[in-house]
Amino acid sequence: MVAASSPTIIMALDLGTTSTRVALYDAAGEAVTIVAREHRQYFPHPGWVEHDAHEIWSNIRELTALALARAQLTAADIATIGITNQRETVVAWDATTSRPIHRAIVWQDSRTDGVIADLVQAGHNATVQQTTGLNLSAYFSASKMAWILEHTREAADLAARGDLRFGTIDTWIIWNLTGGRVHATDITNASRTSLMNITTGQWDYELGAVFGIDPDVLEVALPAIHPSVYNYGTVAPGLAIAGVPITGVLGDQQAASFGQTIFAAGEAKNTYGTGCFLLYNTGSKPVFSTSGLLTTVAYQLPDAAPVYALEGSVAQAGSVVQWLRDQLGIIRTSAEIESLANSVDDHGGVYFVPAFSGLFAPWWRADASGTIIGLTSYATAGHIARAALDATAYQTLDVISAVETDTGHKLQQLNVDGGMTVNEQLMQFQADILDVEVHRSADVETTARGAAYAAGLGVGIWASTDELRDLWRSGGTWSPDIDPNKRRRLIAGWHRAIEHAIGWSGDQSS
Ligand SMILES: Nc1ncnc2c1ncn2[C@@H]1O[C@H](COP(=O)(O)OP(=O)(O)O)[C@@H](O)[C@H]1O
Ligand SMILES: O=P(O)(O)OC[C@H](O)CO
Repeated sequence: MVAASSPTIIMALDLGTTSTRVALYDAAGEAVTIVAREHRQYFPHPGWVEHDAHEIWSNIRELTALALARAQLTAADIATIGITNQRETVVAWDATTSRPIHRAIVWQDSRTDGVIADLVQAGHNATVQQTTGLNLSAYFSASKMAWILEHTREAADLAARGDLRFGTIDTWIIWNLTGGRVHATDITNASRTSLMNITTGQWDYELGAVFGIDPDVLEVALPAIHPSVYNYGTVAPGLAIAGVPITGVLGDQQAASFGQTIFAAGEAKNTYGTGCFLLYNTGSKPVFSTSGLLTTVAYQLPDAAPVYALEGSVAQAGSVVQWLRDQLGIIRTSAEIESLANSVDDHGGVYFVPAFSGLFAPWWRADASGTIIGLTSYATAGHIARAALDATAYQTLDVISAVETDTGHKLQQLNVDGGMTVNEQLMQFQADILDVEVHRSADVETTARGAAYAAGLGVGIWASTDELRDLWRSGGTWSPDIDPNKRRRLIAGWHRAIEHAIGWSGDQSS
C-alpha cells in the first residue's frame, strides 16, 4: 500500500465515441465524482464519421478542471491518471505544432470499404489475420491512416520531413497532456490498428505496405507501444492536473473487461453501449479465430506477458435506440424504449437487423443492410422497438456461439455492463436467448473504472488484480426462463432475417 500521506484519489479519463467523461475514484473503488460532455459527430458523406480531435482535447482540459472543482480537490490530491478510449479512431498531427491535419477518422467510418474489398480480393486476408489477429476491415486504423496519407497533401509533406504523427485517441491525449513530450500508446490500443504483430506485441512496419503506406513513414509516425500498466509520463504545467503521472492506458472495451475483473481464461464480459463488445479472456496465448472473432490483447501488466482475448465486436446496439429516437422519432428519450417495448407481449414476428454500417462480428459483411422484416398490418411501433432491443441479444448470441466454436468451451456466465444494461427486459431476454446466467455489475460504467484500476495498480494503490476482484459488486442476475423450443424458433427466425440483410448493399463483402 502507499504511504498514508500520499494521495489516493484516481482520475479516469474515458474518451468515448459520443462523449468524454472524467471520473474520480477512491481507494475503495467508490466513484467520487463524474462529469461528462458530448462532442460533435461529423457525417460529411454517407458512411463517413469524423470527430474534431481538438474539441476532444478541449473537453478534457475543461472536464479535468471541473471534476476537481466539483470534488473540491486539487492536483495534489490525485495520485494518478488512467486513460481509456474509443479504439481504432485515427488522429494525424504535425509534431512541430501539435495541430491535427485532418478530422479524426472514427472507427465506424467505412470510407475505405472499397480498398479493403480489393485487398481481400488480392488474397491478403490470411496474412493480415495470422499476423495481427484481425481480419481485413475498414474498422481498424491502418486503412484510415493510408487514406489520410493519400488524400491530404500536408500528411505527405509532413511524412517527408519526419514530422507526421499518427495515434489513436489515447495517444493524442497523452501527447497533449505531456506537452508534446510523449508519443505513446498501450498494447491493447496498438492491437486494434492492423499494424501490430499480435504475438510479439511490436509494430510490423512492413504490414504498412499491404495498405499502401511506406514502412519508413510508419517507423517515425507510429507511437511507442507500452504495457497497459506503465508510467507514461507526467502532465505538463499549465493544466489543472499538472504534475500527476499517467500510469494506466487501455482501449475502452479492454478497460471495461479490466473493470469487470475479467482476469482469468474462460471469463467473459459484454459491454452494451453505442455498439456491443464481448471479450472472452483466453489467457497467455492468442487464439486465432476461425469463426469471425478478433484476436486482441486484453491487458498487459508490468514485466508480464500480454493476456489475450477473443473479441466479438457488434457495431450497432444502443445506437439503434438513438436511431429510433432521433431519426424515426417513435421515442423521445432512450429510456422510453422500455415502456414502448413493454407495451407488446413479444416481437409480433418482427425482426430488426441493424446493419447500418454492414455487419461486424461474426459475419463481417460490408454488403449487409439495415433490415426490418416480418412486418404485417398487426405490427406496431412497440413491436419494432422490441425487435430493435432483441437484435442486441441475438447479436451477442452469435458472437458467443463463435467463441464456443473457437475454444470448445461452453460459456458458464456472462458479466454485463454499459448504458443499455439498465434495461431489465433486455437482460432477461439475453439470459433466455443465451441459456446462461447474466450478471450485471453494480457499476455499469466499468470502462472508466477499468482505467482507474490499471492506473491504481501502477502507483501501488492496489497491489494485485486479486485485490481488484474483491471490489466487484453485483447489480443484478438474470436466469434463463424460456421454453427451449421457443428459443430455437426465435433464433432460427433471427438467422433467416440475417440472410435477408446480407447482400442488399452490393458486392463489397469483406
Ligand atoms: N433504458 C434503455 N434501454 C435501452 N438502451 C438504452 C437505455 N438507456 C440508454 N440506452 C442506450 O445506451 C447507450 C449509452 O450507453 P453508454 O454505455 O453510455 O454508451 P457509450 O459508452 O458507447 O457512449 C445509448 O446508445 C442509449 O441509447
Ligand atoms: O466508444 P464506445 O463505447 O462506443 O466503444 C467504441 C469501441 O472502442 C470501438 O471499437
